[in-house]
Amino acid sequence: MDKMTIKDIELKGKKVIMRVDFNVPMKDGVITNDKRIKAALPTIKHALNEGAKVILLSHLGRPKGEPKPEFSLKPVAERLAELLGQEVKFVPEVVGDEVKKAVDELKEGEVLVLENTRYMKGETKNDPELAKQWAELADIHVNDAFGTAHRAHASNVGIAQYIPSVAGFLMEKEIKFLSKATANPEKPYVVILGGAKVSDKIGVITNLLEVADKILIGGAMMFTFLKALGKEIGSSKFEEDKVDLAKELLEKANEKGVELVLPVDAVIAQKLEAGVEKKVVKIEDGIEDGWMGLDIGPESIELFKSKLAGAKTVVWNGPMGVFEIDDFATGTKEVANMVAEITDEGAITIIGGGDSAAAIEKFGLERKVSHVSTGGGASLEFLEGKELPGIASIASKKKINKRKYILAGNWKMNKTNLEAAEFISKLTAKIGKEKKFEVVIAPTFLALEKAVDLTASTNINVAAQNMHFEDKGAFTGEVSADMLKSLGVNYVILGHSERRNIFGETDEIINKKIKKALEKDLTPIFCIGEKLEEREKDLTFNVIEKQVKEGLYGIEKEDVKKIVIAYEPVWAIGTGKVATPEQAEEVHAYIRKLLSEMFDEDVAESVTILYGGSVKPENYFGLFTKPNIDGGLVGGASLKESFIDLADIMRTIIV
Ligand SMILES: Nc1ncnc2c1ncn2[C@@H]1O[C@H](COP(=O)(O)OP(=O)(O)O)[C@@H](O)[C@H]1O
Ligand SMILES: O=C(OP(=O)(O)O)[C@H](O)COP(=O)(O)O
Repeated sequence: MDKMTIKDIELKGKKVIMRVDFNVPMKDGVITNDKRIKAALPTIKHALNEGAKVILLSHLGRPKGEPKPEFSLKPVAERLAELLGQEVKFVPEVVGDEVKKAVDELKEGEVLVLENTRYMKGETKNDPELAKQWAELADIHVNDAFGTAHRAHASNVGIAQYIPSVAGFLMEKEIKFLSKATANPEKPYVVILGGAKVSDKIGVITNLLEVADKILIGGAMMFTFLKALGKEIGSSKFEEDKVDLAKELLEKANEKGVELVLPVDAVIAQKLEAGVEKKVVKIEDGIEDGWMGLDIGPESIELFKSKLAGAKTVVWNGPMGVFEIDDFATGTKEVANMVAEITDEGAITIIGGGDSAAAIEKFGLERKVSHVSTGGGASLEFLEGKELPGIASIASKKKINKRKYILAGNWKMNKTNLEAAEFISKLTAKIGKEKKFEVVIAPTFLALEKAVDLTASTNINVAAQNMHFEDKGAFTGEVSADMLKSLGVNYVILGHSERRNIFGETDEIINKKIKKALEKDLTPIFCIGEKLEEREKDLTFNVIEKQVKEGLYGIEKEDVKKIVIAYEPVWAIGTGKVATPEQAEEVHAYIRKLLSEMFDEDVAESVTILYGGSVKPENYFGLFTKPNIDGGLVGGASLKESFIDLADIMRTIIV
């Protein structure tokens, strides 16, 4: 899995806000099935054992943005305490002072449940203000709410704008198993669909026709298809407005060579009740009026079993009949047994959907299938091939790709030579052997020679903070590319906002410097970024476009690939204000798009783009996990031990 998980992060003493899906069925204030609470236990226990302070967020039902006692999470918190065997604190508030106080009082290894997130209107609207209030309670967000992953809400998605979000174990497991059915499933791949909600599931069929070898259809769903084939279905449940679609799907399956298998007989009755008269009829003989199909018949069971034999991947969503009534449960039970049998033979079998999970549980087969998903809607949307917002918002790991990842420290006018030497010794000891990314330090001109010397047998590179574009001559106070090169320096920072704004460097000057650096085989770290007033006037992209176009004017494609770009919003430099990961990613993606338009896709993909501006260990995780952010150009935090912490963060993120 390319997502960061709770295993990748240090939890000791950290405040962890964890989104779980405790949306459990309740009757008269009593939980009727605690499967979802149990499913979240491994993640909660892990965080507690590691010494985290755990704050749990969940919704329950649909209270529509206001407190309603029947949707309180209090009974859930009590059940959780029983299951964990430890005290679980509960605050009957979702945000606010009482919540803050409870969080402040929380000790390592303690757990606190907040009230139903859907008591707040902003939750389902993914309100950034609400997300921020939750984010401010914690250091890290753990998303273990797979059942909610198809919703873009404040507590699972919005919050990831402010603090890093990583997957919990349940989320990881769900993604792992469901991916087996979507990305290169082992064949033969058989899908079993049933249940009542044709309209909810029809999207999956369209998508599954692309990957599955066989689709077996039972449950009430079969009657919409049988109707489409012109069969007499009596009073069986079907969806009139989906008959045409069913016809289309039958044709499509035919074209694609996918076997769409329908039952050949059914168990019928006149009433949906236990103990009523029932009989088995062949589908080809039709079902008479007044009778309805409530289960698949014995021949269909055999047919389905034969189709399942030898399957390597099976996805099942929706029972074969009204399994809640024993008279009509045989089809579901027999198919469930067969699924268990082929699991034993090595097939990957995945059950999704609330009722299907309940059926599997009723027959005691939960542990005999590979995976019973905790998500109904979420697992279906996943199988449809959609990107779920609650998964997209979890930080991704980074793979080594064609561009370099870089951690660069711009020391500016700081550190005497002695201080520089001392600090470099620390750096070489701690991060001198870095392989996954490049480390670059940019001391003052005076310390360059020493820095090159001290880093000689390490993987740390040395950069100058500036240079002139001429080779030599009457340029008082300047240094040339050749001078830097002769010291063994191999990077040079050009066009930093302080040079642009304090020393009046123009795009034209910077362009000349970049060209000179390239000519002399020095890697330019080309800085760009908008000022606050430009951002406020919505001119960010215009400013960036001008800086990139003028800075790279007249440079050949192959040379552009060697340049490192650093996006440093001027309003975030030295101000303590940092762009949110989303703001930074948006600009980085824009720069890459610009490069592909100016040059080509290969150039866009090859150029390393760093983010700079109040980068610190606290905010770096969120920034560096963004796909277009290839590292940092760090100011203040590069002068201290925090630079080593930044390297540690990069090491955990790059796989
Ligand atoms: N032939 C049928 N006629 C009416 N209802 C059916 C029939 N077969 C199955 N059902 C009902 O379908 C319901 C489950 O449907 P659905 O919600 O689509 O499944 P899931 O929750 O697994 O996604 C069950 O309550 C079951 O009783
Ligand atoms: O129970 C859930 O969905 P599911 O019944 O489709 O698995 C989730 O908790 C999401 O709840 P929602 O459908 O009210 O957004």
